[in-house]
Formats: sequence, C-alpha cells, structure tokens
Amino acid sequence: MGVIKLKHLVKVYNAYKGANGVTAIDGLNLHVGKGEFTGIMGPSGSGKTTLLNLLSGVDKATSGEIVIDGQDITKLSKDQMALFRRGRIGYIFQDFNLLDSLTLKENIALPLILDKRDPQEIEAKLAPLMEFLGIQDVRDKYPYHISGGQKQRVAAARAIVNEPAVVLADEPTGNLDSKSAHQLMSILASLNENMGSTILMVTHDPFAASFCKRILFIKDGKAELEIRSSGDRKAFFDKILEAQSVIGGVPV
Ligand SMILES: Nc1ncnc2c1ncn2[C@@H]1O[C@H](COP(=O)(O)OP(=O)(O)OP(=O)(O)O)[C@@H](O)[C@H]1O
Repeated sequence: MGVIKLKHLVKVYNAYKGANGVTAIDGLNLHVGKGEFTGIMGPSGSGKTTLLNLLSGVDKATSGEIVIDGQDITKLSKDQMALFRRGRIGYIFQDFNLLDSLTLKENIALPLILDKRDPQEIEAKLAPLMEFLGIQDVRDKYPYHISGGQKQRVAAARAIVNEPAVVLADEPTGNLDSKSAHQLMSILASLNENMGSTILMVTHDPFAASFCKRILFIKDGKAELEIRSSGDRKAFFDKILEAQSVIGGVPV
C-alpha cells in the first residue's frame, strides 16, 4: 500500500471572485510506497514548498486528493489534521526547529510526552535511537550548546521517535556545512535502509539528493521527470546534475 498518494492535486493561490490566481501545483499525481526515500527537486517557484505545505496540512488543496497512510487528509478538520500530523508525520526543517528551553533528550521525547506515554517506554525508545544517531553524549545539553550538525541529528531523532508513516524533510542540509550534511544524509539513508522509514525530502542540493532512491523533478507544479538510483551514489549524483541542466533546477 502507498504511504502517500496524490491524485490530480491542484493548488491555486488567490483564485477568488473570478480573478486568475497563481497555479502552484497543477494536477500532480504521486505514489510513494512504504520504505521509499524520495527526493523532490525543481527550479525556484516550481511548487516544492507548496507541496510540503499541502502534505503537512498547513495549507489546503484547491482540488484533488492527498492520501497519507490510508487517510485522505483533505477531508480532515483543522483539529483532526493537527492530531493526524502529530501521530503520523515526522518533520525535519532547514532551521532545525528545536525548542531552546528543552534539553536535547526532551526535544526528542516531545512527541511521546505529548502523547502521554509512559516515562519508562520513552526512555526505552530514546536510548537506542540516540546511540544510533551519535547524540547520546549530549542528551542533557540544550540546543545552543551544540553544532548545527548535531541539532539536525536531534531533529531527525524527534522526527522518527514515534514511528510516523512518513518523514517530511524540507531542505534538511540547507544550514549545514558539507561534513555535517554528509553525516546527516548518511543517517537518513540508514534510517530508510535499516529502520524502513519512509522519507520525502525537498532539496536544491544534488549531493543531498544523491542519497535518495528516486527523485521527482517538478516544474510549474507538474511532474516533469523521474529518475531512480541504481544504488551507485556517485553515478546518481551525475544523473541528477544532468537532469537539472535539462530542467533548470539550480537555485537562484
Ligand atoms: N502564499 C502565496 N500566495 C500566492 N502565490 C504563492 C504563495 N506561495 C507561493 N506562491 C507562488 O506559487 C508558486 C510556487 O511557489 P513555491 O514556493 O511552492 O515554489 P518552490 O519550488 O518552493 O520555490 P523555492 O525553491 O524558491 O522555495 C510560485 O509561483 C510562487 O510565487
């Protein structure tokens, strides 16, 4: 079964009272299966942010279906969507979005604390995850004590701690140096490979994208081209650059 299914998704901004709006997503169809690691790329203004906002229910689609984990989220009320988001979707943002007043451990545990899970169960979940992500030693520090790379690993842990149906990552390497970007992408690839996490990542960065198993390029809100990795990351990187030169995906 698909974890994400988009059926003829359309988003038009400011289309009211007969005025012609801006069509940001234009009849997009997409199927993301369980355990896939999919990248979304495309030129500036192609609709990537809009797509993430629709998937996370931050914004409403004009028409079409967005089915996540069997639920058409376009049919949910605001409150239902908030609950669904908390339980079924994990996020990794470009600017980390950690809470400065909480320790790193508390930041990671937040989704479980909000769910009123048993403290022992929380500890049992957190320990192996922090070990896996190499952040066990900094668990009692606060976000302002650690590097950007460590912050993003904490954010990755928070995104997957309650085993969401899908992790949405929005330019996760955008604020990282190249070494931290490499570490983070290796971790995301490993979460995908070893823990079966389904990841959908928007990125401008061909290096980050080369860790995905497939990339969908969008342009003017439409699916333009899809490429798949053979498993050879360097060859996929070259393929991505080639696709970008055809489509024009270089950031402006
Ligand atoms: N709130 C809004 N109101 C009106 N038009 C919008 C709004 N948000 C985005 N748009 C328009 O929708 C189109 C898609 O924008 P979007 O931000 O989704 O592109 P993007 O691919 O994320 O771009 P970038 O790579 O620069 O972040 C653009 O033409 C943009 O100007």
